[in-house]
Amino acid sequence: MSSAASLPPFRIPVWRRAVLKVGSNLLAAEGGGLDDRHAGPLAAFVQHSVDQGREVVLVSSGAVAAGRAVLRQHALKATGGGLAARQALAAMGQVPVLEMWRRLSARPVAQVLLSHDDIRHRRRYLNARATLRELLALDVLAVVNENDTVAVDELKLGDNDNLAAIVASLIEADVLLIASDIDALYTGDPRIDAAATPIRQVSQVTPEIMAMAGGSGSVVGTGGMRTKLKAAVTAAGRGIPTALFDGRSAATVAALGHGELHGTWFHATAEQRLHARKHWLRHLPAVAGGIRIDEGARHALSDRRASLLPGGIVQVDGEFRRGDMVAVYTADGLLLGQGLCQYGAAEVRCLAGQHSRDIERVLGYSHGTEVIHRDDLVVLDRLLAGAW
Ligand SMILES: Nc1ncnc2c1ncn2[C@@H]1O[C@H](COP(=O)(O)OP(=O)(O)O)[C@@H](O)[C@H]1O
Ligand SMILES: N[C@@H](CCC(=O)OP(=O)(O)O)C(=O)O
Repeated sequence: MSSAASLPPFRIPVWRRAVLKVGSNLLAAEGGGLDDRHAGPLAAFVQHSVDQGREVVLVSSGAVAAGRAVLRQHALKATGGGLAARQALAAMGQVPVLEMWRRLSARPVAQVLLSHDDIRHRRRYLNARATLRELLALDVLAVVNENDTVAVDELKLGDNDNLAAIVASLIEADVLLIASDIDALYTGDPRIDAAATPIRQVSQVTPEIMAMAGGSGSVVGTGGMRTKLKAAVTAAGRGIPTALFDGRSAATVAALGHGELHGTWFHATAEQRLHARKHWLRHLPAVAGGIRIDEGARHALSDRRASLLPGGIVQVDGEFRRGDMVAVYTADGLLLGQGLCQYGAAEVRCLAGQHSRDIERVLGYSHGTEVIHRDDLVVLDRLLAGAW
C-alpha cells in the first residue's frame, strides 16, 4: 500500500469558519478512557486558527469510550447491555471529554449536545444556530456531540461525521475538517486491499468513490470511511468542501494550520451552495402577513445584502411566530423578499423603529440584533437578476 505522503500536498483555499471533527479513534486510549496525545496538537491548531482571526467549532466524539473508563475507575458494574447502558456511558463520558478540551484550550469551552429533533424542528434548529453563533462571537470554544441520552436508535444522527456535516451547514462553515486515524481516502479499504492507493482530491463523491469505502477499522470508531464520504456529500450539498486528514500526525495537523493538506480534499462548488440555499429559502412558503420597511432598510437589504434590523421596520401585518418565513415589503407595499424571522409578530411590533441595542430593554430578552439575519433572507430582485 502506498501512503498519502507520496502525493504532493493540496493547498486549501483560505477559510474563515470551520468545523473540526475529532473521531473516537483519536481520543480513545488503548486500555480504555481518553488519551489527549492527539487532541493536544488539534487544540493547538484551533488556537492557531483563532489567533489568525478564524472561527472553529469542534465536534468531538469519545464520550462512550470515556464513560467506560469512568465505570471501571469506580468499580461500577453496568446493569446490562443495550441502548440505555450506552446512553449512560455517554452521559458519564461527556464530563471527561469536556474536561479534556477545557484543559487543552486557552479559551473557555462550552458544551453543545444536539439531537435529531434539534435539527428537524425549525425553531430548535434556529435556537441551536443562534447559540453557536453567539458562542463564536464570544470567542468560546463550542464542543459539540450528539445528545446520546435522548437519542434512540431509530432517531439517531448516527455518527459524528454526519453530525459534523450538519453543524457545518448550521453555522455556514467554509470548510469541514475531519481528523481521523487514516491519512487519506484510499481506492479500497487499506485493511483489506494491499494494493489500495491514496487519493488527494475528489471532485465529486460518485457511486464509484462510495464503493471504495469500507466500515470502521476499530471497535471504538463508528462509521468508517463510508460515513465520512456521506458527510462530504452532505457538506458539498451546502457548498462546503471537506478535508480528511490524519489527526494522529502532529506534522499533518501543523501543516493544516498553514493551509497545506496532507490528506484528501473533497471539492464543493460555490454554485452548489448558492443553489441549495437559494432553492431552500425561495421555496419555503411565507406565512400570512409581513413586515414593511423604510427606504433606508430597503437600500440596506437589496443593495448591501445587510440583515434587517428593527430600526428600519415601519409596520407589521398579520401574525407570525419566531422562525416563520415572513414576507418583507417596502413601505408602499412592494414585495421585496422573504426571510426567516428571529422574532414573532408581537415582538416585532414592539421593536419596530427601535435601535438594535435596545432590544433587551424593550423585550426583556434578546434573540439577537437582527430581526431577519442576512443569511436567512432572500431578496427577490437579486434572485430575478440571478445575482443571489
Ligand atoms: N477506502 C478507505 N480509505 C481509507 N480508510 C478506510 C477505507 N475504507 C475503510 N476505511 C477505514 O475507516 C477508518 C476510519 O474511520 P473510523 O474508524 O470510523 O474512525 P473515526 O473514529 O475517525 O471516525 C480507517 O481507519 C480505515 O480502517
Ligand atoms: N456520541 C458518541 C459518538 C461516537 C461516534 O460517532 O464516533 P466516531 O467514530 O467519531 O464517528 C461518543 O461521543 O462516543
